This record gives sequence, structure tokens and C-alpha cells, in this order.
Amino acid sequence: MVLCPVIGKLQHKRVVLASASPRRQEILSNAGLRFEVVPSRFKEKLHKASFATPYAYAVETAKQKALEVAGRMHQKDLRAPDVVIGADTIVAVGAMILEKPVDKQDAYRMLSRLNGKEHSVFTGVAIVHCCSKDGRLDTEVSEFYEETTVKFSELSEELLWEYINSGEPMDKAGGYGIQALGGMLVEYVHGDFLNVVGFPLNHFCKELARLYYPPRPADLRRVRHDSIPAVDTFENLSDSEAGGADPGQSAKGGRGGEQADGDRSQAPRALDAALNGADSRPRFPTGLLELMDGFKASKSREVGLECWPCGRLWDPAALLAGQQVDGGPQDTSCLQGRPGLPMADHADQAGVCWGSWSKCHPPPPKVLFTACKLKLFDVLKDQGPLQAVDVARKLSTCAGRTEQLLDVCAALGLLEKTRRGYSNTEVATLHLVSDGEHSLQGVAEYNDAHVWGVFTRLGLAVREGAEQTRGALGAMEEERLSQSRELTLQFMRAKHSLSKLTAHHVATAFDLSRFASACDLGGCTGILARELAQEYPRLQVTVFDLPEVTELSGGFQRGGRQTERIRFVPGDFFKDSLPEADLYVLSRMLQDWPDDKLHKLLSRISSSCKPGGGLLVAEAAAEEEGASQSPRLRTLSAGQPRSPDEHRRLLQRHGFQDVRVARAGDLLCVVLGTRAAP
Ligand SMILES: O=c1[nH]cc([C@@H]2O[C@H](COP(=O)(O)OP(=O)(O)OP(=O)(O)O)[C@@H](O)[C@H]2O)c(=O)[nH]1
Repeated sequence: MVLCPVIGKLQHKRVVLASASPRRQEILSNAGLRFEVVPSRFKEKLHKASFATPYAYAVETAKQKALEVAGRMHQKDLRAPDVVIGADTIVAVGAMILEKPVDKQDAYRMLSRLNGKEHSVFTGVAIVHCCSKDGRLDTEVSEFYEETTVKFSELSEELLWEYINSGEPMDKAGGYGIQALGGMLVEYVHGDFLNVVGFPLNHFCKELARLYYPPRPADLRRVRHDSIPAVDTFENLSDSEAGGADPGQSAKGGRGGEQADGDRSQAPRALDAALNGADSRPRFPTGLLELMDGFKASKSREVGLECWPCGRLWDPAALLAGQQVDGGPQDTSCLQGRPGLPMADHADQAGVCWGSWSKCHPPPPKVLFTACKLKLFDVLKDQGPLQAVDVARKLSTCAGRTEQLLDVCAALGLLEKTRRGYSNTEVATLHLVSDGEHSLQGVAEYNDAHVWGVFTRLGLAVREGAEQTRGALGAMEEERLSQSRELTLQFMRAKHSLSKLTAHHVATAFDLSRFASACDLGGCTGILARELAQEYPRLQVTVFDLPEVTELSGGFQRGGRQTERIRFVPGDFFKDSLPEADLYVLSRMLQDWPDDKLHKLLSRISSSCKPGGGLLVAEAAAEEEGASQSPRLRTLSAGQPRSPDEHRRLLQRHGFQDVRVARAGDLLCVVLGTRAAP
């Protein structure tokens, strides 16, 4: 059904509505959902005072209703349905919760309370995905609520009693049915009407979409940067930038009524796998990585010489000869990239709004880094949605500045702003919450603490020439080796989180089962090694990296599947003998080095590799020959991305033949060559 493809997602599932409410049945069947009705036997007797908010009570009741049905059905025939939907509607006047009246007097009390005033109607909804395994019931609960504001007119006693005597109030929350006679009592409604009737269909569809269609990277890429509110500075926040008042508190947090948010990081992947049998890995967060890298663009723009989208340097002489250095490059052609093509078009192709970042100080990447540092996304994950003032209180920051920060994050697509406050978007839940499996906090931290500084030297490097520019960028890598243990750890955290996103794609781009041993050069924390070992049960894998890296890598092994087929060997691939292996792997390594070092590395690999052995290279995919700059995976890299053909020639030049190229995971170019006999 074109109108609501999300409802269609449930078409081949056994769906049960755990509700006796005829209104809910009607709303859902009108929407085209096919389901069985099994009314819940859960007694709506939770202790109201133990809930922080009325909606938390409604959500919990909805959940218990659904779980009761799931459990009962599972017990009965040892096969639970695929999906059970539970709902609970309440009326709230301030903190007071009104449910269905027990008798006419009760109805009268309720209606008198609502008379002439505004109240809120909350419906809590729980979508329970069930899975029976070895006779055991596994459930995954997704919850949400919707709030609608309703105002009653001033009603006479006579009218109230006439309405009560109609019998309508008795099975309805708050003692009225807005869809029938009760509609006459209502002056206005703000929000979803169906939510008052008993089921927030719109929010339900959004929730299904969120569960069944995980976030698209493009959502972030298309954020219009000129819609970002201008902010002077966030310096006032810096007092507590190091993590807010009580990082422990933000990590744990209260449950409130927002458990639904807490579940979000897990639900999409697990459900994708359970329901579609599909690969449950998240899609590549292209937009987010571009945002994290964005300062490279804005720094480049400051010096006015590098076209970020195409990666070419501008001709400084032409700029000095009267082209728009001051006004920004929007109307100017990219002089060496694709002559004649305005910069704005390059920017558009790259999905960014060129030039407008300068309106927002600090630029969006810095906003993102600041939000990460403050653990903003952690607080919202545990306790959101929250109003700006509550966020500020939890972070011990200035309320005004915090609101600005939140608004910019919302404009960047990292937060959602509703009447209920700010909450994390899908991308933030998946990638910006610190303890998430796919968290990219490490990348943000490293970019902020280190790469940012390197790029502030870009202006000097550009003035001194293109090679110097590379030198400055390459220096980033040099510097990280010479600096502190903390910096090494930061680098490792960043690389670890990026590798988690790419390792599977790299390991499976080609069938590598003919190799008995592999050596991942610069394999860092061993994420790719683990993936290779998992994918190829015969394969022995060596992770070869600098001593300071291998020494720290143990701290990253916790929680991962361990295997004796992986070993860590310390060494410098520019100086020490490379461990013996049938297959050498360089994953996102070549881009880090200027040409002289890169050739040195390849020739050392070539000398160590036996004839018939292989070299597997994975790099950020550049679009085509000559248009080699894709900003996407540049996050940790300093050199230039190459096109598939450039990679092919590179490997051939170093004695590898039968070079095959594959695109992997949308953003990676993976190349496999076989060592020819010398
Ligand atoms: O304007 C309207 N407001 C509310 C309703 C109906 O009220 C009930 C709310 O009760 P509850 O959520 O507990 O649901 P039950 O009917 O008891 O069914 P369950 O088996 O799900 O517990 C609900 O039916 C609303 O539709 C209304 O009709 N109009």
C-alpha cells in the first residue's frame, strides 16, 4: 500500500492487538493493518505515585498489557505472535491521572474537573516484537507516547448529567468520548485527534518507520547549513566542557517516561535482523562523518585556496588577480578542478552548503565536538526529551548558551526538537552516544583534540606550496606517534570506532579463503583482524602495529569475541621486518602517507610477499579518475584518496598482478592484488 508502506511492513507478520478497545481496533483496521485481537488481562493498577510523569505511567501500562498477552500466547501454544501492540490512554490534569470512571459519580467528578479547562490526553503505546527460542520467549519492546491538549467549554451541571446519563463516559478515559457526543463538550484540540480517541496512528507509523527503516546517512548530508542558527561563541560552555557536572549521572540517568529513547539504539538493528533476516549492521553514517570533517572545509575556505568538494588547490595567482577572496568562493569557478564549474555546484554535488558555515561561529563540526564533550547525547539518551533549561542544569552549563547549542544541533539533524523538548535523532543515538556499539565519539574526540589543530596550520602550509600542505597534513600522523599515550589512545578510539563500521565490508569484499595467514599492517585494535578471523575459520591473523599501540590494544578487546587465531606483534612497518603472511592487509593506511612513504611501504610489502600471496588494500572510495577527493572517510587521513584505477596502477607498479577492485559498503574501495613471481 503506497500510502503507508510502514503498515505494509507488518503484512506478513502475525500481529496481535492487546486491547479490547473497539476504537483502537477501528483505527488500526482503517489504516489497513491486519491483526488478531487478544484483550489484555493486565490489571491497570500500577502505583501512579511511583511514576515521575503521567505519560510514564501510560507507557508502562501499555507495555505491561502487551507483555501479558505475548507471555500468555507463548505459554498457550509455545509460539508467540510476531508483534503485539499494547496501548493505554489516560487524561491528566496537572499531575492527576484520570482513567475510565467506575460509576456515574466517578464520571461526574472527572468531568467537573475538566470543565472549562485545558487538560492533556496521553496515550502510551508499546510495540513488542516476540521471538520464541528453545521454548523461551524473547521480547524486544519499543515504546512511545503522544500528548494531545484538549479544552472543555464551560458546561452546566444539567449538561454534564445529561451527558453522563447517555452512558457514553463509562468506558472512556477521563469520562468522555471525543468522537461522539463528547465532541460537543470540547472547545479545541491541539495535537493528534486520534490520540484522544485511543490510538496515535501518526506517531505509530513514524515509530514503525524508525524501526523498519533505519536512519539514512543522506538525512544528515542534506541538512541546509544556512538554516543553522548563527551563534557567536560557545565559550561560556567551556567551564564544564570536560564532561558536565556529573558524568556518572549522565551515563546512568533516570528512566522517566522516555524508556523508548533508551531502546532506540538497539531496536533498529535487532529488528532488522529478526524481521527481515537482513544484515543488521547500521548503514554508513556518511553525513555524520562529513560533518565531523567539515572543519577541513571551513579551514580550507579561510585560506581560500582549496576546493573541498573536489580537493584541488586554487591557483593563488588567479585569486590575487581580483577573484573573490573576500566574498567567498560561491560565485567563482574552481580553477583547477573542473574549469568553469562554480564552487557552489561542487558543494551541491558534495551535499554541503558551501560558504554558509562561516556564518555560524564556531562551525558545525566544533558544535558537534562540544556537544560530544559535554556528553549531551548521553544525557538525552537516558533522560530525553528534555527542555534546554533541564539540559543546562544536568550539564551545569549556561541555559542560554545551551539552548543555542541545542538549536544548532537540531538544525544539523543531530537532535529533534519538539514541544516536549530535545531528543536524540537516530543518527545521534547510534553514533554519538558514548557507550553505543557504533559510537563515533572517539572520532569526534580525536578530531577535536588533534586534527583541528593540524588544520589550523593549513593556511601557512598553503602559502608555502602544495607539497607543504601535504606535509602539514602528513605531520598529523607523525605528531601522533611522538605525542603522549593519551593521544595514542584517542587515535586508537577513533580508529576503532571507524573500523567497526568498515571491517565487515573489507573482510567480505573478496573471497579470501585461499589464504591461510594474513597480516593487518597498522591493524590497531584488531577490529578488522577479528572480522577476518570470524569470516575465514582457517585464517591466522597477525595485527602489526607500533609497540605503543599494541601495548594499549588489550583494553579494546573486552566484550569482543576472542580467538587464538589472532596475535598482536609490535613493530614499525617502515623499519622492522614484516611478519610472514600469505596476505597483507592495509586498511585505510595508504591515504595517511605522502607519496615517498607510501611507495616505501608498498615496496617493503612487495619484498615480503611470496609469489601467489596477496595484498588487500581498502581506502575511501574516490569517485573517478582525477576527481579523487571524497571527503567521506578522510576523517583520520592526511593524504589523497585515489580512484580505483589509481589503486590498480599503484599495486601493479609494486609487483602485484590480477588486481581486482570492488566497491564495499558504499564508501570503500577495496583492491586485491596477487604477488607475481619476481
Ligand atoms: O475521547 C475518547 N477518549 C478515550 C476513549 C477510550 O477510552 C479507553 C481508554 O482506556 P484504556 O486505554 O484503558 O483502554 P481499554 O478500553 O480499557 O482497552 P484495553 O483492553 O486496551 O485496556 C479506550 O478504549 C479509548 O478508546 C474514547 O473512546 N474516546
